[in-house]
Amino acid sequence: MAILRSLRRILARSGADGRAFLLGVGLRGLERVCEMLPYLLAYLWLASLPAPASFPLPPWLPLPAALALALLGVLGLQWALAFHGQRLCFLGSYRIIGGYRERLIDHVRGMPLGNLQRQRVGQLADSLTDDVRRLEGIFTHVAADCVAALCAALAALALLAWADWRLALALALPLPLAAAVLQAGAAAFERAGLRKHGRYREAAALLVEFIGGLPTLRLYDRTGDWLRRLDACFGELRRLSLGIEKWGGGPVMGYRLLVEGGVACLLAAIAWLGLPPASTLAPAAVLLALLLAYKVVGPLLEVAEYLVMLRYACQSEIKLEALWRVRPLPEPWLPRRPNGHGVRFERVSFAYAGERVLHDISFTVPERSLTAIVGPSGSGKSTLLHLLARFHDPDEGRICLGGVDARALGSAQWYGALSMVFQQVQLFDGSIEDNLRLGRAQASDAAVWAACRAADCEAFIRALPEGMRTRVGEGGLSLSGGERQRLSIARALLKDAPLLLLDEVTAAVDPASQSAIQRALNRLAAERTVIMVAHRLHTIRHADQIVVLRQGRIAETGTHAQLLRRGGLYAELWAAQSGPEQGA
Ligand SMILES: Nc1ncnc2c1ncn2[C@@H]1O[C@H](COP(=O)(O)OP(=O)(O)OP(=O)(O)O)[C@@H](O)[C@H]1O
Repeated sequence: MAILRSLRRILARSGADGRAFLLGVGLRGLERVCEMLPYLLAYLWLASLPAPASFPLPPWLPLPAALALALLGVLGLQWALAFHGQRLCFLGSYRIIGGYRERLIDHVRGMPLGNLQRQRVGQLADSLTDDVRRLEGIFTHVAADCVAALCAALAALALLAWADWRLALALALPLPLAAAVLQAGAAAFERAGLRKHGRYREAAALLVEFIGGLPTLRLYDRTGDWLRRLDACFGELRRLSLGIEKWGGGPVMGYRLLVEGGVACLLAAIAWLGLPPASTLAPAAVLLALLLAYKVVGPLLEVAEYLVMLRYACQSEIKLEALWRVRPLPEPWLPRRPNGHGVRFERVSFAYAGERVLHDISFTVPERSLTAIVGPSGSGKSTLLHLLARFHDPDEGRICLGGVDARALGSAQWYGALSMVFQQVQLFDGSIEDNLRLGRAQASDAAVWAACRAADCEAFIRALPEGMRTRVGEGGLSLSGGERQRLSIARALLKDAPLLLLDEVTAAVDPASQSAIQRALNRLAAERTVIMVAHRLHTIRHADQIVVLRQGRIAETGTHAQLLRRGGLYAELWAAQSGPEQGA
């Protein structure tokens, strides 16, 4: 059954010991079973009244005071079981969900960065918060309540069967059909629920993008279009929600009617078996049956409600399971050490979802040299850089640092050797200093300022009212594009890694910032192995090597002068950028 499968997976993923939780569930079940004890006592007492000799009652039971005491004892026992059961369920479930959440975040941390990039931030945040919270609900309440309710119903039925099996049979007659009806809607409910969740996540992500992009949308007067998109998305969500109610609510209604139909069967059986003159029913059994009918039907109706809740929660589990199934980057048992910091691509091929975008790429970047990757739009430049940053691993071939395959170095060593400055600068909502120290937390203040000077950002930081302590705002939004970019260069300088990846870092800033950034980059590039993607070819004229890509393949390699002499794709791109009069 899907629910049990989900529960088992959560337990296994959490790595926690589920025994406390299971014991808690057991105690909660016992507590509900104890609800039947007063009925048992009352039945024994009532049954003993007309013919005491025919019933082997304990001598103390007919005494009303002893009976009251026994009832008090039952209440006390119930209270103790409920208290400890609930406590263990809470403790156990927080352990399980705590472990699950911790491991999931760890897993997401180890996921290939390319996968993380593909997930919309809103969707991922929704999974890590709302979906996990729904799982928490299963363990803290729903699962234990569901099992306890089932125990209560079964105990009541067993007690009735002990008093008169024919009446128990009558009450239970429609139950198999009721269970089948409930189960029948489950698969359709699951499918409709997954569709709804998918749409919900899209709507959430769309909303996050809408809010984030509001300034641009307003500027271009496109908010109306987006509102219509959002409207359509939420309209679809409403439609799917109604579908869920149909698949969730319809079978549950049928189940309720059938379970309650058991009472009608019971009354019919009492009427039939109790017909004079050959009545075979004991009055105490009839009374017990009438009292217990509610104790069977009530909890079984509760069970249906809990099952619906469990199914909703399990859909969250299924979504999270998809996240779990993303394979993390493989880590070597014993990481090898690189022999220098030269880089080599050896017959590297890569595909996005089966669509190959890089074919058989091989080239060498000697240590402390600058290699530029150029080519027309869509030729695979960023993908190549992303493979270097291990956003993904190549499908074929290998990328080596200092003669060692990236996979054999392990991600800690690989990222330790790497600094990246991308066009999209990522700053966090902390102070400027916090953001710089991401590069090297232990750096001295003098080293931080030296990095800022080298990255041409000392002046603007000193001019800020709170200097280094100034908060940059979410995503660094309180700074200009050029300032953000220079901060990211200072961060890379502070890290002082031997291999540097640059992706079009001057593309999005004004000419004054461009020359400041270029100066900072030149300082950063000295003494390092640098691989950079460039659109504007005049920024890479002095590169030691230029690799030209066309449709995911290397079209040509060489220096600026060699490539111009060859008159191939690079010469065409250069001519297009320089204008006909400067082409050669
Ligand atoms: N995450 C992705 N999923 C699927 N396809 C992708 C993804 N990223 C890039 N592509 C495709 O891979 C090909 C190479 O893209 P890439 O961004 O590497 O080229 P590029 O040379 O950097 O382009 P540009 O100069 O326009 O930035 C393109 O066809 C692109 O559509």
